[in-house]
Amino acid sequence: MYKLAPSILSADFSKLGEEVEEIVNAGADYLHIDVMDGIFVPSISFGMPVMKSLRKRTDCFFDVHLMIEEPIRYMNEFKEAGADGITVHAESCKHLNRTVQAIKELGLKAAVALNPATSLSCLDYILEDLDMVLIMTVNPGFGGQKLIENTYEKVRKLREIIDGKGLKADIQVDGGITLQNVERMMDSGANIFVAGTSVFKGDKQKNVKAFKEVFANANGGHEGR
Ligand SMILES: O=C(CO)[C@H](O)[C@H](O)COP(=O)(O)O
Ligand SMILES: [Fe+2]
Repeated sequence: MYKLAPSILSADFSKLGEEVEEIVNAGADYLHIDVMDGIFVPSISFGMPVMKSLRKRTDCFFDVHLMIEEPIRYMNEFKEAGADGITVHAESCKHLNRTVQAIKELGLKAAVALNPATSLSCLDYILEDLDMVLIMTVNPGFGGQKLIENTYEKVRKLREIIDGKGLKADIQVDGGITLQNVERMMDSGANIFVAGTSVFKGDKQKNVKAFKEVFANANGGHEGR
């Protein structure tokens, strides 16, 4: 099934609660929550207190993308703040297996993200344990960037690997996803689409519905876990 995960990084933080309710009511499947520490990525975004406040406004799936060094230090805190799924970067974990197991032990969905220049071979000894792989289609750190062309091929290769092994892991793409390129990414094998700018710029409800219509008009999509 294809899913839309609007990234709240592009929301108006002065009225975050209302904006979140608006996109959830319009049909957003996940809320994509980008946490940045200013070390792993240049920018600093927000953390647990913001998530806790939002948790009071919606029961939508919290898809938490951690762009922080050694995220294993904060797994319990993110669960308590309302995370349903946690994505950690392969590049930010000294002990990736331990970190993924810590997420799973908390009963949360576990995902690993790869930066654009990180090889798929980093997944060799962890893929079987994952609910989702996040392929970064821009360099992490900021919203509003242009999708990097060679990521279509990367997604295609990953889809072949996942299907070839008979696994059910979802493939999420994040960065520069628009109504113009989403179908090509669907054809490449991705099934969960993060969209920040292309949801929050302009009419949010209309944008969410437009993505959902593209999904509904496509046949099937990956079944997912
Ligand atoms: O992880 C991210 C940045 O590191 C964001 O999720 C991503 O950039 C979404 O924003 P946009 O759709 O505007 O590119
Ligand atoms: Fe993200």
